[in-house]
Amino acid sequence: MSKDKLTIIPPDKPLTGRAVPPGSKSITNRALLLAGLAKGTSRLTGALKSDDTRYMADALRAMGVIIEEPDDTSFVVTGSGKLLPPQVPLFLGNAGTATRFLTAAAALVDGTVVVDGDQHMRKRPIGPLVDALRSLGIDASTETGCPPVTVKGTGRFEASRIQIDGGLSSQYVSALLMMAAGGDKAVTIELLGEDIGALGYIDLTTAAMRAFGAKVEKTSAVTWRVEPTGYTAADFVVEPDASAATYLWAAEVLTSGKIDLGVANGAFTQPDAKAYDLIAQFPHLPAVIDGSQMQDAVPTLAVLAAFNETPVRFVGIANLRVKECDRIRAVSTGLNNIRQGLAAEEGDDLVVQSDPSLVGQRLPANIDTFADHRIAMSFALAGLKIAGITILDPDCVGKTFPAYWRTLSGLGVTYADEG
Ligand SMILES: O=C(O)C1=C[C@@H](OP(=O)(O)O)[C@@H](O)[C@H](O)C1
Ligand SMILES: C=C(OP(=O)(O)O)C(=O)O
Repeated sequence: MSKDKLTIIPPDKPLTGRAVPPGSKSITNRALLLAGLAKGTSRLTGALKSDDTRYMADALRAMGVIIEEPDDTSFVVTGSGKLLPPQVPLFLGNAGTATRFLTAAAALVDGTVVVDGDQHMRKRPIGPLVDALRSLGIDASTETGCPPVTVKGTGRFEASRIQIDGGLSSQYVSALLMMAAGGDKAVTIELLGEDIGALGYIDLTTAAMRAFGAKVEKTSAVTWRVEPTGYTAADFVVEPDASAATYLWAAEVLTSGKIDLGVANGAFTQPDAKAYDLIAQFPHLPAVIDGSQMQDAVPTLAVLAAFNETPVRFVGIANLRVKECDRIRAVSTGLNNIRQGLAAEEGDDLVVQSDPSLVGQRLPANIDTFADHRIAMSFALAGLKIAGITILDPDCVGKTFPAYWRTLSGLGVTYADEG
């Protein structure tokens, strides 16, 4: 689309039609890595093609994996069973999954791997994961606690227990689990510290590992045991992205429309699918929503909450501050930009003051997306009901949902000021 900004014209009728979300980012990036670690050819279908998955695929290519893309939703991945040291640093943009997963996988490479990202990624913490690698005797370092990370591996590691604090990101745990199957002996991975948010992402990881031949078992509430099986090439179907689905579910309830996502809400295995039951309660959302198990859906729910009949407090969302941007700050800034007093940060809680009378008003506001796809996509929802909502840097949706604006137009949304 390549526009600086996009103003949404509120549709004068309910949004209707078919809009299938793209493949899951989380599952695509797990499957790409596991296929890349396997020996042989794997076929991934229903996959996401977006910035985040392109970074992962290109990084694997730089480490000797052959990846073909026969169509818009498939990857054919041929691995040798070993990742090779890349000639240059791996640049992973702001893709948290690619960055964290490849940092751990780099420990299986015989040679040096530098994992780097853009200016946003360089502010996202990775220290606990680097410390966990170091505790295994792997030469891993970061100067700032954030990327770039340098890993000088020997191609193998021997450990029977890895401890990791997943408080800041569950991706550290997923990264170590996926790496662990490439070790020399069975490994137990143990969670330290407070409960991690979105445990459902760990289930996605272990499911993907099993699909590629790994033997992994949850042995207690905080431990997993991974056998040293390595991975086997597989044909793998990626399910649609549940976080992407939240925008469509919210657009449906906000406009009293009927959107066919082509997938039943109960069919998703991703954590954000839990948001469906909340969205379905609109305009009677609960007074308190614990976002810890559906973190990426929080911006969607928060913008929806602005049109709810009663205020909503979001709790359990502290680590939204270390996502693509500080999402607690970005959402409250955007809502207050639409109408002062619409949102407040209370510690790490976000309180949204509902105001159903916003519907039908003209309240011109430039929404700063902070280069964060979820801020762009969730504030587009406000533009369905309020005239004058302009999304800055709308192309940032390319991180996970490049067809987002086209998908909304297919449902009847139009835009102005596409300058
Ligand atoms: O494992 C994953 O695929 C993800 C885990 C979550 O991140 P954190 O574990 O960093 O909270 C989520 O926000 C992210 O979009 C995807
Ligand atoms: C937090 C997100 O992404 P990641 O951590 O994978 O960059 C997201 O997609 O909302």
